[in-house]
Amino acid sequence: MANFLIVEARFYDHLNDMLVAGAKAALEEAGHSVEVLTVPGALEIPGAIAMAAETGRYDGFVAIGVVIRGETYHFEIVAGESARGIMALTMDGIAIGNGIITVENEEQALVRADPSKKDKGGEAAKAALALLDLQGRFAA
Ligand SMILES: Nc1c(NC[C@H](O)[C@H](O)[C@H](O)CO)[nH]c(=O)[nH]c1=O
Ligand SMILES: CC(=O)[C@@H](O)COP(=O)(O)O
Repeated sequence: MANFLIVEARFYDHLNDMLVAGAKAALEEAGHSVEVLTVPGALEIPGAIAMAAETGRYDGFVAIGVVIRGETYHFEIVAGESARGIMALTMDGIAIGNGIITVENEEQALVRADPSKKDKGGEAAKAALALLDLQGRFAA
């Protein structure tokens, strides 16, 4: 059994609830333990994962968040930089699935957050599981 940490940026409660539910279901179905940590926004997720990884307590991570385009360039920063930070950590060998949905509007977000529809939370959890599996295979 592996220990997973879901790091969620809780910007939209109803969307996060669905994304986290999908991620937890995938991880628990695979027989793993799951903890959830909440941070203010997607830009804080990479740093939180880096801190948590340093403890050595977790085998894998799932980043959960929702970024909905507003009126300014801030969407590009939040969406792009959170993804870049997560990618950098993954390239360092940390098993992370990115479940931060970056969308134009609430309608797109609902379809992607819903575990019975596109289940992006579950998809991100399965990506983290795949990377953890690779870690084991390459370490053997
Ligand atoms: N607009 C959204 C944000 N913005 C907040 C940033 O992520 C960050 O917390 C702030 O800039 C302080 O460092 N975050 C989201 O997760 N989703 C958004 O739509
Ligand atoms: C993704 C965002 O940063 C967005 O929620 C903020 O909206 P705005 O660009 O209108 O300030």
